[in-house]
Amino acid sequence: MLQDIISRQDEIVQKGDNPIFKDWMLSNPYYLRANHSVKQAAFILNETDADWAPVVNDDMNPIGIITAKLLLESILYEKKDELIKNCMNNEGFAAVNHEDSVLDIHKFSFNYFFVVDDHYKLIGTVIRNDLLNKLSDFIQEIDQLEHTASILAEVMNSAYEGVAVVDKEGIIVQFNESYSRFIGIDKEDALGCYVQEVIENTNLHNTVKTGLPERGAIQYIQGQPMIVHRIPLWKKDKVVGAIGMIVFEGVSELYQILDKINSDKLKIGKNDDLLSTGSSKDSALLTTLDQIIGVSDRTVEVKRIARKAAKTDVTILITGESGTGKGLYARGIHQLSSFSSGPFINVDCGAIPENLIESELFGYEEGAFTGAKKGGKQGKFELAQNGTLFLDEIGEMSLTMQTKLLRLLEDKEFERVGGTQKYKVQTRIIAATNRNLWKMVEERKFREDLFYRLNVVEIQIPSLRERMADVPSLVSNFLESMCHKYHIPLKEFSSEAMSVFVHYPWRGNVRELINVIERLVVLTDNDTITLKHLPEYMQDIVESKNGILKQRQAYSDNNERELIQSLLNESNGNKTETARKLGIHRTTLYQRMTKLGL
Ligand SMILES: Nc1ncnc2c1ncn2[C@@H]1O[C@H](COP(=O)(O)OP(=O)(O)OP(=O)(O)O)[C@@H](O)[C@H]1O
Repeated sequence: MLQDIISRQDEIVQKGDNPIFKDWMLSNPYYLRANHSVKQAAFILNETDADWAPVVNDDMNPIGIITAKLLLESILYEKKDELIKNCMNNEGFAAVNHEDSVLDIHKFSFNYFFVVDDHYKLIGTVIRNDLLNKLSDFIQEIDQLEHTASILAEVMNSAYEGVAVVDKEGIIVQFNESYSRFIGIDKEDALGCYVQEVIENTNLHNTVKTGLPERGAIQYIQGQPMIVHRIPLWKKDKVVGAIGMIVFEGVSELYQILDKINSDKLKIGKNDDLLSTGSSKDSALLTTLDQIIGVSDRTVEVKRIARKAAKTDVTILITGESGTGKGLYARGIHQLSSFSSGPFINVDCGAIPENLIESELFGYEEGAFTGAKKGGKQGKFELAQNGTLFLDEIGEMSLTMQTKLLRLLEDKEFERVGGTQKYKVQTRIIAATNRNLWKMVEERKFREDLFYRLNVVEIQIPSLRERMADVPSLVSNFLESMCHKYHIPLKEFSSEAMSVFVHYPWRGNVRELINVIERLVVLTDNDTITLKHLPEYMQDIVESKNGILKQRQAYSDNNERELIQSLLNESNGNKTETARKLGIHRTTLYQRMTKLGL
């Protein structure tokens, strides 16, 4: 084992995997003081079940070691009142600095290692056998990683697409055979070079600066247009590199694929008229979960749960702050479910006046009340038959209406207002709220039995603050779609502006982010959006000396009050307009205004 460590020490250190004592020690160890008596020491070892302990002086510096054997000898020779400092072993241990490499263990023949800080104070201990066991696991792990890395290198090399990976400085660290063949530069010559020196018209060096992914960009290499992806690689909240991929060698290859799709479509069109009816009617509005943008672990997990829930027909409750995408998830789930061939009907429970909601949901018969339409009217439940009914802002529903909804969910049937005919409910129900429904149950503002009925599966969408890794892909996507919408050439973000975006608190979540991007696209003349173009309240996020971005001032209630007030003034007190500009829902605006005393 030791031989193995000695022979591989340089190789392990080179990989940057240099374990230090601080990581592997037992911190806050039991210790004895030099002026403890043998009897006291025996008592302490017995109490702590230890068979040895380090001995320290008044400054916590290790000065010796006491073992159970030494104590036993002292007791046998009637020295139980002797001081420890007179019978300890002051040589049988090695004092090592907490930052020292454990790979240096072979330099010492001791069994006990006392770990000291920079002031030579004892902060931990570790024994040789434990160290050797951990080292053995560590070496096995490295071998495993090496094995995985060599498989990955193999996969990359056999990939048809050209793949290049750069580190955070834009230096090529991986480069596959396809790329090498295509640009005629040997892999060995490319590795270690700045990517701009090797790959013509590349933008990967900017991808690592801005953290903005680009999918399907066109890059000219040797006069030929290529379709490429450029994806930043994030670790924690820093870009550590980027991967570039040639997806199609030359646009002609893409045209061949497009031709194939078109001819396949034609064939289907001829053979299958069914496709042109029913479900395809709203194809432009179809939302699938794949269209929900986000690469963070949280988003991947939420999408996984949503996919799973979509496959069953249980009632789903989607919770999350305003603007997190609850509506989008509801549509995505509908598309994936067995109800997808039916309609998706959206009801904003907060927007319908209390006296109308019953007839809106259940419909009414002719003559049910004054002003009722001739022939009656279908309610949302009827309209949503065989499809999905999305009850948005369910927390805004009155207690009376909650009782009626509960009865419907329990009986699985309903009647129109003023009618007697029973209608069966064959609808998937998805409810959503940005309120804490459980708290409302406790405050008796929401029926507990209805809460359980709706909450068979809960999908909690985290706020954008809790999944900042999603920000760059959202920015890239909406930047492109806004530029497209306003018919202007594609703009880009400077790295400073992007950093502010990934550190800004986004109280209005994705909706706020989309609104800010739209305003920036419309109001910025330059091709690059930099720090100075961002709204002033966002510029409050500045870089501190140690390079960590922080808010100059907390996004205080005062700032928010001022912001809301000025937007209200701008829109002549129109709250719907103000909420839209803030990227928050109207009900959230009311809640914020009450809290801020506006
Ligand atoms: N992950 C995402 N990818 C793409 N677009 C998103 C994403 N999340 C939200 N959006 C967009 O953000 C906007 C707000 O989303 P949505 O209306 O679904 O939010 P919500 O949580 O239902 O808000 P509210 O509670 O205010 O009704 C929509 O334009 C939606 O398309």
